[in-house]
Amino acid sequence: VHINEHLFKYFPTLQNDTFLRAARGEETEHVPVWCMRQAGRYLPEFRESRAGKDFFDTCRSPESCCELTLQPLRRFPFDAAIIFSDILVVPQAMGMDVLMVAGKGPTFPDPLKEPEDLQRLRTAVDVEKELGYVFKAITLTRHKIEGKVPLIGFTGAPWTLMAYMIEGGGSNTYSKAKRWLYRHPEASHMLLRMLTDVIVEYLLGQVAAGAQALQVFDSHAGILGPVQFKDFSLPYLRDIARRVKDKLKETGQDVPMIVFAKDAHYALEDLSQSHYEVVGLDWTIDPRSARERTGGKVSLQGNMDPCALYSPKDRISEIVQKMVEGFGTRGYIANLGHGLYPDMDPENVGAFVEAVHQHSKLMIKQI
Ligand SMILES: Cc1c2[nH]c(c1CCC(=O)O)Cc1[nH]c(c(CCC(=O)O)c1C)Cc1[nH]c(c(CCC(=O)O)c1C)Cc1[nH]c(c(C)c1CCC(=O)O)C2
Repeated sequence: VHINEHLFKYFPTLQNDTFLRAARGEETEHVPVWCMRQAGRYLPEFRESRAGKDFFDTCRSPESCCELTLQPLRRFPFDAAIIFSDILVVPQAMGMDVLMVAGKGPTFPDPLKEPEDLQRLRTAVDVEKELGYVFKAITLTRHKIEGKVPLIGFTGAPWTLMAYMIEGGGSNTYSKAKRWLYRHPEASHMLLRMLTDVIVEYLLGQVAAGAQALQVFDSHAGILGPVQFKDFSLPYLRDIARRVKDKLKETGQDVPMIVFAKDAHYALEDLSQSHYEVVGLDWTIDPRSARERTGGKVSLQGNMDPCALYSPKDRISEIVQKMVEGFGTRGYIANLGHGLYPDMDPENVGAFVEAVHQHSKLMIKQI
């Protein structure tokens, strides 16, 4: 993957590597914290920047992505930034139309209906050509962040993207997509393989552009049971981590990878042995049992119920304290169990970040 050479070189020196050390299970002075959807509509400045513009046009503007990524960092002492983009840029790169409809969410006007529809997808995707705008956004943001914190790149997982491509948008049951798994297992595996190939190139391109960590979102893992997850999601998640790491090793690069399979508590043991350094957790898992079940093999990330941010600030602090005690301060990255919602109070997000830093500093001093 080629990128604009003079933009890539001479990135500012990283000043706060707490997040990267925690991802590798190393000692830190405090527990690092960031929030999924930290660049989002709960911030008035985000709503203002996004106003009147198409969502995917915004995604295609490196300057807009950079600005939206930096906004939460100006307000809160987050220990990491995540590039503003979307998981659905990958189906777009494969030739599908995706629109963001206000009040409805992502919409595919022409979803995949039957296995024949796979012929509509691009077979050899030129990732640089189709997704180069994301790489540009990452390189620009890595410069503009001035080394304050590491920049996380991300992708949707193959199953989650397949679910959107067949369902045509969000759904309660994902029964159209699951129908494929039961009725067209061969075609399902073919689609999942196609997605995996694009995702591997996409993640490698993000690292080449300047991403310092990578998160794979399997947001719809929970709709699969343990049997289907083992068959249709886990092998591809593993394949992605192995292929990305093998390639990065060739150039001596070490980029921590996070897997977030939402509601897939049944797969926790498997996920902790899938070549990812970090397993992200939703709020339905108890921190102590997550530690026991992953047996110190990985770092953990999560998992406060986002709705706990509706609590008064002193209550947020108590909830955070219990959570940090449950996970312990080593090999732990604090986060929410899913993204922030648009109606959340930025002040309470600040209280969350502060509580993580404050409680964890005290706990680490006592060790
Ligand atoms: C499932 C999924 C999507 N996109 C994403 C996921 C995986 C995470 C998860 O499980 O939530 C990933 C995503 N989407 C966005 C980010 C940016 C980085 C960050 O976390 O701050 C990330 C990491 C921006 C966004 N992506 C979207 C927004 C909100 C819409 C806007 O800005 O206009 C943002 C900030 C839109 C989006 N994009 C998607 C949905 C379901 C929606 C919400 C639609 C709605 O609520 O109307 C698909």
